[in-house]
Amino acid sequence: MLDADLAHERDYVAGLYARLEELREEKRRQLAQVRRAGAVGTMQNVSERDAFAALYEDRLAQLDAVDDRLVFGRLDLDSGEAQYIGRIGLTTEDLQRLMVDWRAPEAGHFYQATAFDRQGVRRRRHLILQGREVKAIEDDVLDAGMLADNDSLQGEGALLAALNSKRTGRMSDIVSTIQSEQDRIIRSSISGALVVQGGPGTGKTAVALHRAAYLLYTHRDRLKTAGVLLVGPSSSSFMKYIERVLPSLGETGVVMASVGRLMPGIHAVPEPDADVAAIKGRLDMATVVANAVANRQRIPAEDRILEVDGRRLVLTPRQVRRARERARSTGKPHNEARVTFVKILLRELTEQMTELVEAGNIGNNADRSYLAEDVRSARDVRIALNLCWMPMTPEKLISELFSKPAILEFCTPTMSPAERALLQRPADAPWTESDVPLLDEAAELLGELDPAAGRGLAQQEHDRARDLANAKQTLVNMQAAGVDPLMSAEELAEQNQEQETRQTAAERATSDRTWAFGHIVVDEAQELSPMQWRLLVRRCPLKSFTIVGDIAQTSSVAGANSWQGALAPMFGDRWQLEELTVNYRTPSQIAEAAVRMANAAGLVVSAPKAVREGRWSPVIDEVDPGQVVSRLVEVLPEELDALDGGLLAVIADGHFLPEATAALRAAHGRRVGTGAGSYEQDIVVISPREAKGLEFDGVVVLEPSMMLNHEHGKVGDLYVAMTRATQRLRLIASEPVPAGIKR
Ligand SMILES: Nc1ncnc2c1ncn2[C@@H]1O[C@H](COP(=O)(O)OP(=O)(O)OP(=O)(O)O)[C@@H](O)[C@H]1O
Repeated sequence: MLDADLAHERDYVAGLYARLEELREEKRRQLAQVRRAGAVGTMQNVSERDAFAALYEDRLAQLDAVDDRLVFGRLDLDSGEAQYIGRIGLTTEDLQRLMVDWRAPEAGHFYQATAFDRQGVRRRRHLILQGREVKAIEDDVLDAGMLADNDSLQGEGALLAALNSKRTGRMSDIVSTIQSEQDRIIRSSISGALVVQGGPGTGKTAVALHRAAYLLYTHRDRLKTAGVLLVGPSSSSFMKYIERVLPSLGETGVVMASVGRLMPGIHAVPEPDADVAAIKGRLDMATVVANAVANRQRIPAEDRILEVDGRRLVLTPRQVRRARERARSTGKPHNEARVTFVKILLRELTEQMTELVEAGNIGNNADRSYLAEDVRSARDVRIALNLCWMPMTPEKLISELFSKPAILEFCTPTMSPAERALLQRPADAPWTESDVPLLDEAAELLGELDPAAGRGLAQQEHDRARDLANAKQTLVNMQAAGVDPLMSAEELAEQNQEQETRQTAAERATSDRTWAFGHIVVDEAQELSPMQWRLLVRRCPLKSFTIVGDIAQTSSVAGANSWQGALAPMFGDRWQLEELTVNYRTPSQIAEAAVRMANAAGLVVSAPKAVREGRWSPVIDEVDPGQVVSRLVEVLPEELDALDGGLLAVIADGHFLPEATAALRAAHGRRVGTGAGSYEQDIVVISPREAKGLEFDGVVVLEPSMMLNHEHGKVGDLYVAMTRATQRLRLIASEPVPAGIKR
């Protein structure tokens, strides 16, 4: 590397930061100006000021988020042009391009060009920055004849440096070292369902997050109004682990939710019983919920006498049956069809009432319209109609389904008594993750409790038009107040709408069950049950999905054994499979031991090629029964030493978690955390289930055979635990070490 080249790049990069600083300054100035101007004036002025302030604050936050390693690449093209690639696009004030956004089509060459397919690129240069400073540059010369072998791994030095760096407990972006097989997936078409299968550490999560950012950039028009939903596994550790990646790519508009949070207002806990989860995840639960709804549309066994103002009306089973048929034929959900049901019967009862009144007052033609109100408000009538067609909330329907044995039996004619016994529970039991799709199914079949409360499309359109008009008026007002907003009326209207929609997408994801997202990214998708898939497809009727996962890592009993099996009910054969084949996380010695173990236990795994060899082979401690935790405490200093400040996870079955946590806390105090821990904690004690998707510099697995035992988990649990390590793996066993781990 030439010093002159490095000096040149440092100069250029300093220029990029100077421009970033200028843009920030501009936003700060606009923000200050808006705040000053808004201090006086009407209520409307004040809320306009707030809208502007929020807009500028948001932009400022975006510019701040891309500060670290703003630029990472340069392409020298056949045309002689040098193109810098970074987290966002930057131009000079007079619109000369300084840096291309990594998601722009022309930046694709940075990730895809090879010596065999140069795509007009003569040289690809990686700029390795620490903070704002260029520490090194690394070149791939792609000119024919200058590079003999096919560099399927690009920027190897930069990649290895990234892979060997210490873990922080939070995932970071891979934007500077995306590999070509990953890039192809990130940039593939938005339409349809794309399944990304890959073994542990192949970058599935990383690819899913970068794809969300790419789609938002490329299809901003479509996605800014509809939004993108990112669904992750239930553990909060995982969401915490990935939460910084998208902001560092300049995206704040993605709604992130775990599967337990997909029903507004419900904060579900994990399902404690795997057998219950398996039943509730089955597709036939949709019929069970439909039966529960139908069960609320009842026909009385015999005539009912209803007293209204001292007169006796008769409600017959035949009348109710006919009204029910007509209400059902509207095709509306239960609560909405109830309006038709009630209307028909009230009319018939009112006719009866009128006849009775008239029979007693022959020849008297007085106005009888008050009778309809008398019938409607009569206590007997209200009770009778409710008994026949009870208005329902999803919560009440599902809660009664599982807490009232008679209802459960009626709704589950094909289930065995043992299955029913598993489903039964008290009415006040907390909602679990496997209830969420059932509640959603119920909400779909029940509809709005108060049909008038639903905001129709027409109303939403009206609101949007009104907001646009307001945005224009805002600009006029700002100018009149002496503030120069530095943007045109059109831009402002557009920006305000964008701001509004972004918030709305996020807000509505938690408050409106019927919100239809433009795209859904699902991580750890192998864990989803058929009922959870059903819910997700309802959230994106266009079926535009990115689905990432590893079938071999399934630990939920309700989860999938094959992509075909999991997806066929919802997507038919309209999905496309891509595979990631290189393991970027786990050193080869550890990855190979994990694969040998899985194969010996009869688990078919996709065994990706490990990109690097580690310093250590797995260390195995065989101890006497009862000595597992004491050995852990004993060897921990050695592990911490080897990792030299890195992050260490102790992965153990639930049985060992409390004991291991207590023993480690006694020795290492507040350095010991549970779950994903916090930034100050470099030792975490965690179950294999929670560890899914996460990674650590070092991993100690306690009693591996226990994770193989089906009572405690599937083979996948031990496979997941062993493949979390980026540097070092140790296993402490008092029972026989599962076959395959030792060579
Ligand atoms: N192109 C890349 N450049 C740098 N690091 C990468 C690249 N691809 C993946 N990685 C790193 O490899 C590790 C594993 O990635 P990730 O967690 O996305 O894998 P995964 O396939 O989701 O794994 P698992 O299924 O085991 O949870 C992460 O630290 C990620 O940053």
